[in-house]
Amino acid sequence: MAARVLGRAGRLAAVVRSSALQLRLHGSAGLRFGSQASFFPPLGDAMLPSGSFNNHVALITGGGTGLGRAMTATLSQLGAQCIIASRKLDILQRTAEEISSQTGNKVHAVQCDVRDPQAVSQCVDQMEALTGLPDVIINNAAGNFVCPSERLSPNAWKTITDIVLNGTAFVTLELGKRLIQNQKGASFLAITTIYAESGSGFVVPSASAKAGVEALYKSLAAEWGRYGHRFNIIQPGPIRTKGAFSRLDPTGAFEKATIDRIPTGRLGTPAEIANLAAYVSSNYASWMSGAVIRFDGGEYVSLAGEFNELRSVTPDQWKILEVMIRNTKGS
Ligand SMILES: CCCCC/C=C\C=C\C(=O)SCCNC(=O)CCNC(=O)[C@H](O)C(C)(C)COP(=O)(O)OP(=O)(O)OC[C@H]1O[C@@H](n2cnc3c(N)ncnc32)[C@H](O)[C@@H]1OP(=O)(O)O
Ligand SMILES: NC(=O)C1=CN([C@@H]2O[C@H](COP(=O)(O)OP(=O)(O)OC[C@H]3O[C@@H](n4cnc5c(N)ncnc54)[C@H](OP(=O)(O)O)[C@@H]3O)[C@@H](O)[C@H]2O)C=CC1
Repeated sequence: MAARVLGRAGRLAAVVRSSALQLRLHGSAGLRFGSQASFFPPLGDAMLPSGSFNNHVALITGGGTGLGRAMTATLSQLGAQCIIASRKLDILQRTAEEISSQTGNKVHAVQCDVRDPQAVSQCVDQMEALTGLPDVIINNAAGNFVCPSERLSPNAWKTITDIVLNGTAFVTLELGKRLIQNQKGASFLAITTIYAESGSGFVVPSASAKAGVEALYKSLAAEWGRYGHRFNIIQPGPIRTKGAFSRLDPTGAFEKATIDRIPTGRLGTPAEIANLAAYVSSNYASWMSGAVIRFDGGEYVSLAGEFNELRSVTPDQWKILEVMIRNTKGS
């Protein structure tokens, strides 16, 4: 009994410790917990041995904010020289300075709209001049908003699919070609979503484009292994970021319902996905290619199972149900 109480206190202390660490390095917003969350405390410190990315160069698109920022912080902490690229140079520069001053490793900010293949090519030119070609590429940039499909204009459709599918393809093809020419292998990682697999109403351009990204990465995993390239995919479940939640849960109503259906009782944290992305991009995962990793606290299976709502049936109600079912014997 005493051991159980001490175990629980230890887990809670770990939650508090790791939340404090995340606030320092990743600046994540306050976490909300459901009743089950104490079983699944998020850890905030880097999982891989220090120096795992020494002499590695990593490009992270959308690395100035949210999950991309967290991935950059972790890779930089582990020794990588990082390049972060997106449209807003001021935000990129601020993030680069903050992370670099904490880790002591250089983070470069490069402006790039991934929808424009010429801008992508110039970004890679800039990168080659700054650091040489990368060892790690994380295609994380995205655009999204909830909207009934009948309200979508052609340009709304084009905007999301251009950022997500074409942007990922332009970055991947530009770097892939140059790496092949230079006979240098690399790890490519794409960040998609759990609904890339199931589809989802109200985010149809995003669902379609993310499914396309998954097809692109699985295809290239098969085709470009011979050039030393690995291609993997992480499908995150909900992780609070300003970019995602302001566009997908503008009133905040969605969050509680989401937490209630996640078996681990909480949202994910940026530091957790950063650890997974670092592992997948590292040499520890050199045998991993073509993998699709769902990272969602169990939300996908919770949404999928026809009878999962029976979680709300009480033990007393089960006694009654069992009698009713047993009474069917012989009928
Ligand atoms: C809460 C649960 C969380 C679970 C999360 C699961 C998955 C998450 C996936 C994600 O991808 S989250 C990442 C979200 N982050 C971002 O979206 C950041 C970047 N986003 C943006 O910059 C903008 O939101 C935008 C619209 C994607 C692109 O900006 P910009 O290029 O400036 O486009 P415009 O503002 O010019 O708009 C283009 C086009 O789209 C129409 N439009 C814009 N917003 C809406 C809306 N809310 N509803 C309907 N239509 C919209 C806009 O009117 C333009 O079309 P026109 O025909 O009028 O030209
Ligand atoms: N947070 C979550 O719950 C989930 C997130 N995801 C995925 O995780 C990734 C990160 O999302 P998150 O951190 O939450 O959201 P953010 O909005 O913080 O990140 C999106 C990033 O994409 C960049 N971006 C957008 N458009 C372009 C463009 N045209 N060219 C270059 N960069 C662009 C933005 O920078 P800028 O504005 O400077 O261009 C921004 O840094 C995305 O792929 C998203 O789909 C998936 C499932 C769940």
